[in-house]
Amino acid sequence: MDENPSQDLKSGALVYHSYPKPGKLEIQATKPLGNQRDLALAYSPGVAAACEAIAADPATAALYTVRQNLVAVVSNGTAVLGLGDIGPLAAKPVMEGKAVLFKKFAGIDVFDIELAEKNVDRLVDIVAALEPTFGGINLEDIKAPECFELEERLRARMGIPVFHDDQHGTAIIVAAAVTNGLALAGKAIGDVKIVTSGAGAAALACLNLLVSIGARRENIWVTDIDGVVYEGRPTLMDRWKAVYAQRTKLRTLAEVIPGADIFLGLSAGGVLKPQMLEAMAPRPLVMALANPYPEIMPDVAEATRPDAMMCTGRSDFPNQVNNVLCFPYIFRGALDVGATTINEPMKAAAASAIAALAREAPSDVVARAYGGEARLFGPRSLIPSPFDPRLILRIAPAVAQAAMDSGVATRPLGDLKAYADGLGSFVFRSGFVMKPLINQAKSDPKRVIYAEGEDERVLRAVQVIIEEGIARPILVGRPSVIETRLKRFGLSIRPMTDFDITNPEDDPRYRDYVASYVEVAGRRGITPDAAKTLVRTNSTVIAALAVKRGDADAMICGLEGRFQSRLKHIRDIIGLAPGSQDMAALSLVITQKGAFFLADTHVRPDPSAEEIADMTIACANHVERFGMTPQIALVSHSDFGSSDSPSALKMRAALSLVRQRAPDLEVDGEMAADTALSQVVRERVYPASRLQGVANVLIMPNLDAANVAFQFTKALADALPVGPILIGPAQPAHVLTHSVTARGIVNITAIAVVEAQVLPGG
Ligand SMILES: NC(=O)C1=CN([C@@H]2O[C@H](COP(=O)(O)OP(=O)(O)OC[C@H]3O[C@@H](n4cnc5c(N)ncnc54)[C@H](OP(=O)(O)O)[C@@H]3O)[C@@H](O)[C@H]2O)C=CC1
Ligand SMILES: CC(=O)C(=O)O
Ligand SMILES: [Mg+2]
Repeated sequence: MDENPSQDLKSGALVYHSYPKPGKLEIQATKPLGNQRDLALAYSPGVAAACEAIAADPATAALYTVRQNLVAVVSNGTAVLGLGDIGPLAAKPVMEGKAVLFKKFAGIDVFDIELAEKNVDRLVDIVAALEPTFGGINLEDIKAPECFELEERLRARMGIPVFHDDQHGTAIIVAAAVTNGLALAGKAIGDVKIVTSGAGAAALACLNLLVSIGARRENIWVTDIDGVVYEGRPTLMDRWKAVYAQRTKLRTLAEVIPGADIFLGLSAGGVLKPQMLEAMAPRPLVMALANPYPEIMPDVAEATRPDAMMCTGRSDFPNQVNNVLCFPYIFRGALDVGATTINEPMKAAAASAIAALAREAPSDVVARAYGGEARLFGPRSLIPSPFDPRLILRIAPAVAQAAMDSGVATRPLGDLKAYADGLGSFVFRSGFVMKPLINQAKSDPKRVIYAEGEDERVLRAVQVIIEEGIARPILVGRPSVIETRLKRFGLSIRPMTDFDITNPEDDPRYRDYVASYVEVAGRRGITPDAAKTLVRTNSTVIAALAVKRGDADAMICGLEGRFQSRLKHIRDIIGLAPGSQDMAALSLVITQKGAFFLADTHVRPDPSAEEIADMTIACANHVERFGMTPQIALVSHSDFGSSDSPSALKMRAALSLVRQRAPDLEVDGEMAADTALSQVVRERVYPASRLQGVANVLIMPNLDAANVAFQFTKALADALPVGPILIGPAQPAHVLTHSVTARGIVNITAIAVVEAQVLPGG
C-alpha cells in the first residue's frame, strides 16, 4: 500500500478546504441582533452592565461571556504533524481542524492562534497574556525541547488549564492502548522492553506517563534522528531527553530493537524497517504514530509479523492511536468544573476511561461508521474509534470527578450523574427528550415483540434494551440466524437468558395462533388456509397475534415491507382502542431549537375535522408522557381566518370540537406554521390566541402536509426523528420506517412499554 495520500485525497482535501468558502470555521452569534434594543443590550450602553459585574467579581465572566467554553489552540508551527517546522501560517489548517474537532466532538468553541514567534520567553509572555480571553490553552505542534519549557512556565503562571496536546493527549491514548495491548499479549508493563523512534514532545511525554503506570526506565530505549540516546551523547541532547539516556555502546535503532515488546514511533515516516520488526519479541505492539506517514505501513508490518498488534495515527487503519480520542473530552471535563489546571489524576482518569471503553461491547453508531463491521475488543481494536459516541460520556465525567477529587475545580458539580446525562443528550440528541420515558419504562419493563427479530438494528437495539432494563424482548426469527448474527456483531446478549425467540418455522403455539387469527380476522377475508400460510410467513401477523393473545405486551415492526400493509395487519388483529375511529402517526423531530411533534405523518391521507379533533386529543396525551406540556397548533395555510378554503374550514371545525371535548388543552388554530412557531408573529396576527410561546405539537391538515413538513425538518434542520408513534391501536403496536436506527428502535420500545404500563391490567 502506498504510504502517501493519493492524488485523489490531496485534491479532495484542497477542495474541502476551499469550497464553499475558504477555511473550516466561522463565528456564529448566539444572541439576536434584530433591533435597536438588541443593539443596546449587546453593545453600548447595555454591555457595560456585564463589564461592571465582571469587574466586581471576575468569576461572573463564566456567566456573562463565552470564556468558560472557549479554548485557544496555539501553535508556532515548529512541529506540524510529522511535517516539521513549516511555520505558523502553514500550520493554520491543522489548528482550524482541531477547532472543528473540539466543536463537533465536545461542543467546545476554539480560536486558533498561530504565532510567528520561536523565542520561549516571548512565547510565554504572549500566551500568558491571553488568559482573560480563554477557559483553557491547548498548545499544539510546537517542537521539543522548547515545548517542555514553554508548557512548564505557562502552567506555573496561568490559572487555567494549559495542555500541550502532542505531549499529554498522545500520552493518554498511548497509555490506554499499551494497557489493553499488553493485557491481550499477557505481558506486564514492568517487564516489557520499550523502544522509541523520536525523542520529541510526544515521545517523551508518552514515556513519562508509561513510567508513571509501571514501565521501568532501564527497559526503555530512546532513539532519534541521531540514533540511540546514550549517556554522554554530545549532540542534540536536552535535560528532558537525558532522563532516558542508557549507558550503552549500541548506537542505532536496528541495534536496540531486538527483543523489544513495544515500538513507539513518534518521529517520521518509514523509519521502522521490516527486518527490525522481525527482531522484536513475540506479539509485539507496534505503534507507528507519525502523521500522516507512519514509521511503518500496517500492510508491511502485518506481512512481516502477523503476530504484531499494529497502531497508527491515521483514520484509514484499525487502531487509530490519535490524540483526537482525548483532547475534546479532557477539556470538556476540565472546563465544566472550572478546573485551574489539567493535572496527573485527571490524565490518569482519562487514560483508564479510554482503556475500559475499548473493552465494552461495540455501539451501533460505531458499527455504522465502519460500514457495519463489528469491532470487538482485540488486536485490531485495542482502543475505541474516534466516532464512538460514548467517549464523551466516559471521559468527561471521569476527568471532572478527578478534578474535583484533586481540588482543582473552581465550579464543582453537585450531581455528576445529571452532568453525565446532559452529555448524553449532547451525543444522542434524542436522549434528553426520551429520558422520562426511558426511566418510566425501566420502572416496570414489559414484553415487547419485534417482527424483524433477525435484523441487525433490532439485535443492536435489543442489546441496549436489555442492558438498560427497558423491556423483556421477544424476537420473531430463526434461532440459528439470530445466534450467528449476535456473534458476528459482537453482541453479548443470549437467547432464553436475556430474551425469547418466536421461531416462525417451528413454534408449538402454531395451531393456536392460526385459530386466533381466523377468529379475529375471519370476517375480513382471512380464510383458514390463508391464516395457516401467514402465521408461518408473515412476522407482523405473528407479532400482532402474540400481542392479541397476551403472549407479548407490545409489538414493533416495519423495518422492511410496506407501512400500509403492516398497518392493515395491526388493524385486523389488534383492532382499535375504544373510542378511536382510526389510527394516526405522531412523529417527533428533535432539532437544535427544541423538540416538535407532528401528526399525522404516516396514516390518513385526508382526515375529517372529527378525526383531527380525535387525533389532537390522543396526541396530547402522548406528549404528556414525555414530561412536556402540549402546546398545540392546528396548522394550515390560513392564519386565523385569513382564508375560507375547505381545508382552513376543516381545521377551524376541528378546533371547536377539541375545545368542546378537552377544554383545558392549550390549543389554537387554524394558523400558519410560522405563527405556530413564533410568539412574536402570533402576537402580530392574533394577539388573543390561547396558545402561548412556541407550539410543540403541530397538527397538520393532511398527510402530505404532515409528511412533507416532517421530512423537510429532518433533512434541513439535521433533526433527530423519533417514531412514528402509532396512535389508536387497542394495544401498543408501532410500525417503523426503513431508515430507523438501532437508537430509534430503543426509543420506540420505551414508548411502547410505557403505553403497555398504562393499559388496564398493564
Ligand atoms: N498519533 C498522534 O496522536 C500523534 C502523533 N504525533 C506524531 O509524532 C511525530 C513527532 O511529533 P512531536 O513529538 O510533536 O514533534 P517533535 O518535533 O517534538 O519531535 C520529533 C522527534 O522525532 C525525531 N525525528 C524526526 N525525524 C526522525 C527520523 N527520521 N528518525 C528518527 N527520529 C526522527 C526528532 O529528532 P530530533 O529532535 O533529533 O530531530 C524528534 O525527537 C510527528 O510525526 C507527529 O505527527 C504527534 C502527536 C500526536
Ligand atoms: C495528531 C497530532 O497532534 C499530530 O500528529 O501532531
Ligand atoms: Mg499535533
